[in-house]
Amino acid sequence: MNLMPVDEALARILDGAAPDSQAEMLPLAQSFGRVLASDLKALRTHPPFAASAMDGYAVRAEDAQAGAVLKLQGESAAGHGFDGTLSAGSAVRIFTGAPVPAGADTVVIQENTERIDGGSVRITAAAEPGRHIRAAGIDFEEGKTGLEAGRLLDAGAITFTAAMNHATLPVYRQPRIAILATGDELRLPGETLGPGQIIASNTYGVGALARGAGAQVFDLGIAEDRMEALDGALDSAIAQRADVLVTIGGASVGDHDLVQKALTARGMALDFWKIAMRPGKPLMSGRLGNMRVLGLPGNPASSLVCAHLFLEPLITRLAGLPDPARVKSAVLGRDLPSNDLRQDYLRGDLSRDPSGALVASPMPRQDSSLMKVFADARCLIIRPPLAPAAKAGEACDVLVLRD
Ligand SMILES: Nc1nc2c(c(=O)[nH]1)N[C@H]1C(S)=C(S)[C@@H](COP(=O)(O)OP(=O)(O)OC[C@H]3O[C@@H](n4cnc5c(N)ncnc54)[C@H](O)[C@@H]3O)O[C@H]1N2
Ligand code: MOO
Repeated sequence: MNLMPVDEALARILDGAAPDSQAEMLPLAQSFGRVLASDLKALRTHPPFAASAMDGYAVRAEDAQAGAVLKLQGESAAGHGFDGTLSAGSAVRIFTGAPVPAGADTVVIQENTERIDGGSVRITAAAEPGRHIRAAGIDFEEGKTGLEAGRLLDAGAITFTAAMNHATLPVYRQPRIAILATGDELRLPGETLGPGQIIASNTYGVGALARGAGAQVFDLGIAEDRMEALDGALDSAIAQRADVLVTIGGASVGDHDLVQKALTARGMALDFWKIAMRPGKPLMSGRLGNMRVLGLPGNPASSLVCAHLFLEPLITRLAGLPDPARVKSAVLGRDLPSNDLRQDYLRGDLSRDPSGALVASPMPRQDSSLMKVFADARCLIIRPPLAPAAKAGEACDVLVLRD
């Protein structure tokens, strides 16, 4: 059978994926983790005045020679500037962030001064012009673009946005991801299990990954392996206006694997099904109206590997973020046999050798049902199709899960 290569499957899944052009306005305090939808111009200049960078004395540099005694003329504090003009032979007491008074062109830090009773100060070390003064506008200027569309609103960007005096800001709508677990054997965590039943664990990992990538997640619960149950769940996905419906399980060729059948009965245009990848062979992709559908295999490692490889980049694109560079170079910690036609993603441990190079050691057991192995893994070791046998120490590519 001719299976689709992983790269082609990814390109097809990402085809046309872009953020919704309709931005939403959000209060600044709620914007963390969101993505700016248009360029933001500064609504003010900062600093708005020449400001002192230190606590000390604002003086004229020509007066600030070591040993000079200057008369104290007043005080400039943050929020309460000195109104007058500094006179020759004088000093104004100044604090960090306060406006530098007119007439002053340098600040002597207080460690380089001695207070003299009667309202004077002695300079103990000379100060050159401009020292410890932040000129007006050195940070940013009113009317100039401060942040560009597509910027992730992290702590630095949010601080800057606030300083530019924006109380609300345009952000891209978060991608809406609906997750549906399928299978008669599945129960929710915390439930008492009957014979043959297991926990629907994959929803939680896939959901966490989707949230981490910037999505809003809707858990559609568990649908039994019946056409009516699956059909009802599709109604819920449509009602939630999901951008992407992620189904878990029922993707293979068994008699109870009905997900694709239920979707095509509702009009899904199948793009592809089955790829040259392990784990994750029965991955399915299609469109139901405007909704993208990503059918993940039920085995937990298959679900998670596919979510890392395909869902995460899809969400990143829909969220308006640049594609992350996720693959790193490492060396193998163990010998590996030659590979077959499927690109392999081996769960592996990560360490560093004495030279600091990353060492990726495949876990001894790679069955796609193993959740503890996945939780213990720190990376996925990528083995291209038909890779020849490899020795420990040879180079390999890894997708880092946790460092
Ligand atoms: N004759 C063939 N059989 C299988 C093939 C094949 O090519 N020919 N492919 C195998 C591969 S590879 C995979 S992967 C699985 C995928 O099967 P499904 O996507 O149909 O998944 P299920 O049969 O529904 O479940 C597989 C396994 O995973 C458990 N499961 C399902 N959903 C969840 C969930 N939400 N949380 C935790 N565990 C879940 C389920 O109980 C099964 O044990 O097919 C192979 N078979
Ligand atoms: O591809 Mo399956 O996902 O090998 O277990």
